[in-house]
Amino acid sequence: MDAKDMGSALDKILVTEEQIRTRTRELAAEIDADYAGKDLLLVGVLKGAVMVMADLARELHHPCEMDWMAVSSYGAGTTSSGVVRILKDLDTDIQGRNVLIVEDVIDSGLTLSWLVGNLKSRHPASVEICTMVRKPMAFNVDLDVKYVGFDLPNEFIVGYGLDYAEKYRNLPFIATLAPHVYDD
Ligand SMILES: O=P(O)(O)OC[C@H]1O[C@H](OP(=O)(O)OP(=O)(O)O)[C@H](O)[C@@H]1O
Ligand code: HPA
Repeated sequence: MDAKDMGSALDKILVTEEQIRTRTRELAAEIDADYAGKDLLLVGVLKGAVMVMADLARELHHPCEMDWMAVSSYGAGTTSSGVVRILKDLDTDIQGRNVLIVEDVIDSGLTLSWLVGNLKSRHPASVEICTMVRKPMAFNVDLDVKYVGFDLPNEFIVGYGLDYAEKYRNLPFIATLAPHVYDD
């Protein structure tokens, strides 16, 4: 899907497909170096992280395993409820493992704060975070994010896994939506 197919739904493209590809390679190189000689389990947070996980994992040279969690803190709208529920738990026992959480966006930081606490209670060797996008509110919570693709302003974004009411996830870039979309 490209910008033309979206008609007037999009406002601005904030991160292009090429920028995502380049940054993903850079992050993968950092992760390869940091985990050299170590076990690595990537934990993707469904659904948004599917694109990041697929592209990041293919850029890694380091052998890794992948598992998935689904948690929910957003309803159909654009604000976090702050109440996190596990919709699908890990299949893997993470005790003693080096866990790298893979996310599409950290916005309020509430989801990841909760998730890091939850995973740490399972006694992994380490828990780190890789997110393609971080927004400014994430600095208000005590969250150490080791790998960040892009720091973006506080605007609601779609594409590259990110949805509005389950749409726009398959855009290969990250964009804002035209204001009328929220009224439709
Ligand atoms: O930092 P926060 O404000 O907590 O927001 C971040 C969370 O919101 C998104 O998931 P969402 O609940 O929209 O589910 P989805 O991945 O299925 O779209 C995103 O994937 C993060 O998990
Ligand atoms: O900006 C966003 N877009 C889509 N999903 C989200 N979940 C948290 N922030 C966002």
